[in-house]
Amino acid sequence: MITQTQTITEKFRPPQFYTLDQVRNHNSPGDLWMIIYNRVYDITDFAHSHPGGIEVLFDCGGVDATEAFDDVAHSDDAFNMLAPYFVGDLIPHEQIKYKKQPSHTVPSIYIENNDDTKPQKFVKSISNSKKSKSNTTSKKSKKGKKSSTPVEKLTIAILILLVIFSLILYVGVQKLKWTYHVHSS
Ligand code: HEM
Repeated sequence: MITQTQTITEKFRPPQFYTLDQVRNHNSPGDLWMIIYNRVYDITDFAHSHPGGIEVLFDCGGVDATEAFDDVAHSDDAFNMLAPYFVGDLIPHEQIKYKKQPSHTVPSIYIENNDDTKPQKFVKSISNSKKSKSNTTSKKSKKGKKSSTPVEKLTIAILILLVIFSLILYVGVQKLKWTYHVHSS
């Protein structure tokens, strides 16, 4: 898992490529890899907490699980969960040309874990996460400072005029009443 102490770096390390044969060797419960959209994931640590059960994952151990993954129409959350388990890409000449494009960003950058004995793991592209962060911020700020439409502005102006007019009318009537009262008494 990614810890707080790990730093995300924009420095790309040489990409790690695996062949289908290499991935195929990782097909046991204690060493479970799978390919999703030409990316290789070591999901050994995740398998036991998979909301869809562990069995379905064993069926895809060491193979391309893209179709199975897509068939379930996994949520965005499920795509996001893949990031920490990313270990590399399928070697280019063995990469599959999927008819369907991924519905979500797939992880593409390394996390520097300062420990060269462990495989470097990946998270979503830093540019993507920055972009999405700034997108969210700009969306939020846009939302916060949402300028009103001309119709809304007109409605507000009419309401204000109505309030002012009612006040003038009220004061006028009160004045008339007072004058009438003074004159009659
Ligand atoms: C390692 C990659 C995978 C991750 C991170 C993952 C994650 C998840 C998550 C988060 C859910 C809960 C529902 C959702 O948010 O979409 C889920 C449900 C499920 N997943 Fe996966 N999944 C993975 C791979 C697979 C694969 C390869 C299969 C193969 C069939 C599969 C089958 C299912 C099923 C059957 C459900 C239950 C759906 C339901 O009850 O509606 N998952 N998975």
